[in-house]
Amino acid sequence: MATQLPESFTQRMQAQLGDEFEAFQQSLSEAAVSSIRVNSAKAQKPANGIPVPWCQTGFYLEERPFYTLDPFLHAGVYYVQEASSMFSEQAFRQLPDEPLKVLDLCGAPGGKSTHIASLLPENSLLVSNEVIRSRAVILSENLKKWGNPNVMVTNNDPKDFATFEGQFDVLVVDAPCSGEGLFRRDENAIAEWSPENTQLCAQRQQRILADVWPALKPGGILIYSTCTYNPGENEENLKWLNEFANVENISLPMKAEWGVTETEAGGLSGYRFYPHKTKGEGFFMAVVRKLDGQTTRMPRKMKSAAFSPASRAEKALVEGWLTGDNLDIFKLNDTLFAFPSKYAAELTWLQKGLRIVHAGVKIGEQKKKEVVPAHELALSPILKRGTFPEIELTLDDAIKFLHRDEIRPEAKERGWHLLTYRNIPLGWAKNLGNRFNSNYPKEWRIRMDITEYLAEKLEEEKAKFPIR
Ligand SMILES: C[S@@+](CC[C@H](N)C(=O)[O-])C[C@H]1O[C@@H](n2cnc3c(N)ncnc32)[C@H](O)[C@@H]1O
Repeated sequence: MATQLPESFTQRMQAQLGDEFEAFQQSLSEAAVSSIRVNSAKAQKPANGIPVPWCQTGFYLEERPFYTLDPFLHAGVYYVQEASSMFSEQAFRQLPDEPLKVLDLCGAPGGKSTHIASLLPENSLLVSNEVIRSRAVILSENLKKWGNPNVMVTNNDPKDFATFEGQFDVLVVDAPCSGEGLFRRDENAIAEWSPENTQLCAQRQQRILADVWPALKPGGILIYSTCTYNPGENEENLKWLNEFANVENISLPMKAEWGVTETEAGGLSGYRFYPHKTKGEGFFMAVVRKLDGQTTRMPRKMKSAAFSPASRAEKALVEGWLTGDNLDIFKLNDTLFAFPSKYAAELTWLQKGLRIVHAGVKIGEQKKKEVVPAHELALSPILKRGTFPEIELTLDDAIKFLHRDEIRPEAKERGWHLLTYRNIPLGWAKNLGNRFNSNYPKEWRIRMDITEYLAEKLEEEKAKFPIR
């Protein structure tokens, strides 16, 4: 970090940290740590990763790989996530092992949501929301890559959830904040910082919490987090929450060697991550239980939804494509998608009040008597392997495919093939005999010029990929 820290930030941190300030300042001049979280439905641990102690699937990497050139990143095998923010796992580990309905309110780009999707007990539902439309699209892409069918992405303002009173067992608010914890990796965060802005952030966080609060069920859990050190956006907001609502503290088990700083405000515990004490960036988290409130009953009878259960004939078109119980097939226009049967009524209800970006896993698009398999099906563990012929690609061909260049792998059969790299699905291509047609989404393709990397240089990069 070369940029000068703002004077009033430095003064506040000196007052906040006392003797520790020098070590803190020193840590800001060190390089940020690289870390990933592995998708346990697709892979195990990385070759040289050092475990992140508070997250079973989190690993620090010794050097930062050229992620864009790693097919596994595009296949949702891992997510590049800052280590401190993986701490939300500790809150989920306190919850009973029973189905949960979770709302991740400030979801994009999807670090917490992909993590939650992996942590949820069976038969749970995750609604991942993002208010900014362009960011909701990125959130949806990352969750599609992660592959869980029990997830839906919405693009709504927090107050839009107030109608669904008492519907969620867990509410995650990873709030937009002044970003002081990002100063080490993002110089823009320093440029945009001002004391006035931290106050505006604190007010906005209170508004967000107040607007969405009715959606949390009495007895439900709020996980509140920011990536800032500023007490106004952290402990002061906990105090405000304690006055605004009837809540009870939930403290998390802690190990001294993690270096997490525990704080307290109005009887509520907070957990702070400072880079001079914990291996990661700045972060704050608190967990509380809501003690009272209302729950609206889901209407028994609802007018028909935009989607409908697939007919027997439509289901027959994708017979044998899916694995996993508890999923139903639905149809929206010409699209077939899989979604948990258990939450079909919720989906009908939620779509009446919310803008749904995607729900479940798209199976494919019906074209006359055929269904063209959807890209997200290739990336989801619900795809039954062996249904389609598979072609294992070399690293060069995998990268060309992800760049949407033409590839000509060997294939005996015509029709749709599942393309894999090291047995991990990357997408689909149709063998027409003299060429392959790819249906890799244009907007997801690798955009950089890859020519200089093909062959030798790519092999060199491969040595640094986290999962080999
Ligand atoms: C800290 S980021 C979330 C990061 C995300 N949870 C993750 O782990 O990848 C905060 C998000 O809140 C969104 N946001 C901004 N203003 C908001 C508002 N008024 N209400 C709700 N969300 C807002 C931002 O667009 C941003 O995506």
